[in-house]
Amino acid sequence: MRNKRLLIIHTGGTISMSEDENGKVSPTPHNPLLHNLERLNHPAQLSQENLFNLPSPHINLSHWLKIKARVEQAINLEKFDGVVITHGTDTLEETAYFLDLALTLHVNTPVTITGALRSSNELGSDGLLNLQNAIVVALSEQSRGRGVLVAMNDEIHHAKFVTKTHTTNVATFQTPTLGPCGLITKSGVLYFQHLTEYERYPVEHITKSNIQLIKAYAGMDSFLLEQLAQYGCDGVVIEALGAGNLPPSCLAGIEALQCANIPIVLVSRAFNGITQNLYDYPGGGKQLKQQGIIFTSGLNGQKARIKLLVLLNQKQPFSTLLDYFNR
Ligand SMILES: NC(=O)C[C@H](N)C(=O)O
Repeated sequence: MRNKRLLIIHTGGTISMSEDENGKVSPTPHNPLLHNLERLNHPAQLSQENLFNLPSPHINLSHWLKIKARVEQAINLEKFDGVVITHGTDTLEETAYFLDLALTLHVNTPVTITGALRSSNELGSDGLLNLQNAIVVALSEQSRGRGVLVAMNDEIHHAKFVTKTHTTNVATFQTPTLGPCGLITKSGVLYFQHLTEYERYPVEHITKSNIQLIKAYAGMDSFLLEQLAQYGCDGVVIEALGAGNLPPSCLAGIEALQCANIPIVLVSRAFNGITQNLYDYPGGGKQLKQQGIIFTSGLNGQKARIKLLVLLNQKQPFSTLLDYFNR
């Protein structure tokens, strides 16, 4: 049997950076990862390329579309058996989830994404180990059909729920409420969770991309919401309080957005748990839901923003977004 062919697409981030003598970390003209692959232990035939060399706070929608196109070409046309993407960790979860929703793949070929918290020449650098993790996951037959997977620190997480939880700790990537969906062990991968549904909404062109993300706080007023209603945007995601409640002082802003036909998606600013329409008081979840605000189950704000982006840019627009946010 031939060895599996994997493509590694580098996009930048700390995993491709180096530290200087003053302790400052920055991108290097030559990606240090490119020359280190022989140190890894795997049975695959590897190809690699630098698509970008960007810190992940520089990554935006146009980069997501380029990564998506490259992955689709690699899998659908060049018939790679798996794709590994290296990426900065700050926005890794967003790139992962965009790809998870929007990739058009003809087969269930694994796509994994990884990064590092310590640059290539730092003591305890985690980049090579994480790359090895991502390769092992991409090579596993068990990874097929699970959507885009984040492999780091010997854990596997679904793109949908994983989030960066610590600024610098190597164990930063976690899946709140559920935990990882699998582990990477010395003898291979071990999965113990499946999503109930793997969603895919292929996107070709993005025309509606002005989707704003706002965090609620005690005493929040209507200022920002009214500004958005007045100037116009394609959608608003609000990180609400607790199980999905808002201060009554911002309800005029909600009404203004609804009068302007701007869809509003509600997530919780709480780290764990899901939003629920529990409370029946002004600004309480029950009343917000009755007013037509879309509640999500378990997505954080930045992920809900991506889901709204992808759903609003389908060829056939959905008459009701709500059904898709319940998945
Ligand atoms: N650890 C990292 O990769 C953080 C870096 N600022 C980035 O996202 O590019």
